[in-house]
Amino acid sequence: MVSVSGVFRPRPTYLHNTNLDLNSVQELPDSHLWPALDAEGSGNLTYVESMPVIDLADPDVVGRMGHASETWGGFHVTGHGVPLGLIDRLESQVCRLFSLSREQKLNAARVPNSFNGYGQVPIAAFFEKSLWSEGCTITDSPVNWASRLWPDDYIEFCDVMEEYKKEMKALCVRIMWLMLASLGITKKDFDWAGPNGDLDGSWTTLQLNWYPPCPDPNRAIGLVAHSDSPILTVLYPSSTSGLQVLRENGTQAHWVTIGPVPGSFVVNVGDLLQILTNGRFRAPLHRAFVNRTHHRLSVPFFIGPPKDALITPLSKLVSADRPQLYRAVTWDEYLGIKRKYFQDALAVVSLRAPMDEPSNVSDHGSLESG
Ligand SMILES: O=C(O)CCC(=O)C(=O)O
Ligand SMILES: [Fe+2]
Repeated sequence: MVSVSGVFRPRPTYLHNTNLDLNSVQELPDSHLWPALDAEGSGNLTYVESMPVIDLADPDVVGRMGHASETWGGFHVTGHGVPLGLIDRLESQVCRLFSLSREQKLNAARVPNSFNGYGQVPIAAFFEKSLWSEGCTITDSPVNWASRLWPDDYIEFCDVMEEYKKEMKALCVRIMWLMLASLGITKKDFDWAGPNGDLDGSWTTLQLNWYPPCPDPNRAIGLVAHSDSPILTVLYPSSTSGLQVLRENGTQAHWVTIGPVPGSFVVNVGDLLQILTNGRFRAPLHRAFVNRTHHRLSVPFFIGPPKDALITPLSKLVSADRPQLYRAVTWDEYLGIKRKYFQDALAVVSLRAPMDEPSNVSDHGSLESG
C-alpha cells in the first residue's frame, strides 16, 4: 500500500499558520520536505491509465457511472451543462484571491473553530510536515471576509461563488441519483434527500485550492492522500495536472495521474456514499502533487447529508451474500470520527473489523472540507 507514514500527527494542532509565503521560496524548507515521498517521486508516475469519461447524455450513463463508481470510485463527467463562462469567472476569481500578498490574504484567515476563510487546507493540521498549498473554504457566505480583502470590490467574487455553488449542488443531485440508479436505488429508498430528492438541507462546502510552483516538487506534496468524507465531491481540476488517484487491484496499488479532460469535472465517491452503498461504491484515496513551473488551482465542491441524518447501508444492498459492512452513523458523528482516526475512520464504523485504537496511520483523511 502506498503510504505517507512517519509524518502523521495524532491530534490536530493547526501549527502551520506560519508567515511563510510559498510564492517567494527559492529552496524547499525542511518544514515542507516529505521524506517518505522520495521513493515514489510524486510527480513522476508512469501509470497513464485513464479514468472513465462519462457524458451525461450517454444512453448508458447509469451503467457506466455504476461501473466507474465500483471500480475507480469516480469518473470525469462531461455534458454537464455548467456554463463555461462561469468556470472562467471562477478561475479568475480564484487567481485574484491567491495572487494577493500573504499579508492581504491573512485578513481573510480562518479563525479557530471555524472552517470559513483562508488558510492551509484543514487536513494539514494533522501532519508535522506542511503541504505545498494554500486554501480557502466557503461553507457560509464569503461576504464577511471577502469584504476585508476588497472593501470596494467584493461583490463579483461573492456572486461567482454563490452562482457556482448553486450549479454544483444541482449537478451533484443529478449525478448522485444516476449513480444510485445503477444499484437499483430510487428516491423512495431513503428520506434524508428530501421529498423531491433534491438534497435540500444538505451540507455543502466549496473549497478553493491553490498550489504555487515548487522548487523541489518530488519532495513536496500539495495535498496528502485522503478520501473525501461526505457523499460526493465534484472537483474542477483545472487544466494543469496534479490530481492522482490510488488504483487498487487485489494486493496491488498504484497512483494514477488524472490527466486533464477539457470541460470535465472529476466526481469522487465519498466515505458516506461507501457506507450508504454497503461498500459497493469505493471512496478512492487521492492526492495532489505540485510542479516546478506553474501554479495550479482546483475547486472541489463537497456535498453531504444534513448533519443529523443517520446514514446506514441501504437495506436493498444488504443480503446474506453481502452482509451489512458498516454501522449507522450520522454525518456529524462521522466527521468527529474522521477528525480523530483519519483514513481509519471507515474501519471504525465497520462491523467487520472493529477498532479500539487507531493504527499507526499512513494515509490521511479529511475534515470539514472533504
Ligand atoms: O487538487 C486536487 O486535484 C484535489 C483536491 C482534493 O482532493 C480536495 O480538496 O479534497
Ligand atoms: Fe479530496
